Amino acid sequence: MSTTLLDKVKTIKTLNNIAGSGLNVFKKENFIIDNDSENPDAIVVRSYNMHAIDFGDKLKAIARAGAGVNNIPVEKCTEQGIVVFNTPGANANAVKEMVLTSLMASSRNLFDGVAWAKNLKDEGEQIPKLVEAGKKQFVGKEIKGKTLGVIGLGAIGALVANDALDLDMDVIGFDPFISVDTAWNLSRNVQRAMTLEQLFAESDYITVHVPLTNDTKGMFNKEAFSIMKEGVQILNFSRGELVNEIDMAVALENGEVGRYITDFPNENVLKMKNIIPVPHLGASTQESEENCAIMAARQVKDYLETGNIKNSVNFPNVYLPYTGKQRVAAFHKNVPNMVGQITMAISGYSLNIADMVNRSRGEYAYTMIDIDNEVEGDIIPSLEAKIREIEGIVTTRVL
Ligand SMILES: NC(=O)c1ccc[n+]([C@@H]2O[C@H](COP(=O)([O-])OP(=O)(O)OC[C@H]3O[C@@H](n4cnc5c(N)ncnc54)[C@H](O)[C@@H]3O)[C@@H](O)[C@H]2O)c1
Ligand SMILES: O=C(O)[C@H](O)COP(=O)(O)O
Repeated sequence: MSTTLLDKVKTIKTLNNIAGSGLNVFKKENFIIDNDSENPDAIVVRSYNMHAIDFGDKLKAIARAGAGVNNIPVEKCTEQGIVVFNTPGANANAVKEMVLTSLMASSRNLFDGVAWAKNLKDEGEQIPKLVEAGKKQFVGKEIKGKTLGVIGLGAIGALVANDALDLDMDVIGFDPFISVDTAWNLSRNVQRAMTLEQLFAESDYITVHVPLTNDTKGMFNKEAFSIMKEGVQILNFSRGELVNEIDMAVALENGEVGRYITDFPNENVLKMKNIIPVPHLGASTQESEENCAIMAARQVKDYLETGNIKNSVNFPNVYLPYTGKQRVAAFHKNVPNMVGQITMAISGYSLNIADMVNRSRGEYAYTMIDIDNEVEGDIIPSLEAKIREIEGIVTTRVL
């Protein structure tokens, strides 16, 4: 077998604490984990903010061990031919459990009550009496029969909606882009809100499970609060920037919003009244961290070794069974005759094509071509260079 990129050891860098079971996916003979590397082949990351960092020229993939990719400059990655992966659903159960825990604990004033009880520690024998006298300040509300509005019915939102029904809540959901898979898994007892305004107006509790995008940024603002029921409780385990902080502070102050439970505390949030700040714990369970790390690592390993792409947020998902023969993988502009030009370059080396796949996503496309005959090692750099000369090619590899 000729010398190929497969023979070269790939460097993986992690930018957050990634579960060991995930890193074990990278077998020692083919990969090294080097967190000091300035030029890794791939990066595995959680919430680390990557917007300001420089990428080395070898970087081929970034895997977000988790859902939200707003910490990654996805557009820049696409322009540079770097695949960005995430791990859909891998931490959804952890977040669902945290949302329902917080919903019930908040509704029963549990956080305040527990903090108050802890403060009685120096009161000696008086404690039981003080407890009985003081408990009236923490009288809560049961969630049974109340309406929960769920915005975003993806991996997390659908789980929350279904389980809230089992807790005897009425559930109303809003998601104009709901996937077919999620729709199949969603209980038919979840009512469909036709507009966001309808959900705002009908809910006693609102939980949001959408990605942070230009469209969703600031969706909780003074117009939204003015439609909601007085004293509504809002849970935000998605991203802090979905909420306009100035408007939220006012709404909490004047009682329009009764409580704001958020996984994203910051300086402004912590100064607000009736706030329940959670230190970004939504996905922080051993199970979820392992699920995410293993899924992220497998996707990166598969891409580096075979060119196949699963769960990318910027490249098309592409699969061609890997036979171990030489494979050309090219990421290019989605314009006419790219495949024709790539195959022409390959045939210029008297190589025969065995199989191929081409998938597009918006302005870009990804092509993989398997070659029937063995390619001499010294031809590979020249073939890669020839393909790179084609106008519209962003990156190419011969695997
Ligand atoms: N707190 C945490 O630790 C934690 C953990 C995981 C995810 N998250 C956050 O939660 C978000 C959702 O995660 P997920 O795994 O459910 O993602 P997902 O992609 O499975 O679901 C997101 C859903 O939002 C819907 N959506 C998009 N824009 C919308 C809009 N404008 N209005 C209504 N619905 C809209 C989509 O159609 C999709 O169904 C992530 O993007 C991330 O920001 C936080
Ligand atoms: O988007 C996500 O998956 C969550 O916000 C989890 O973030 P974490 O991996 O930093 O806990």
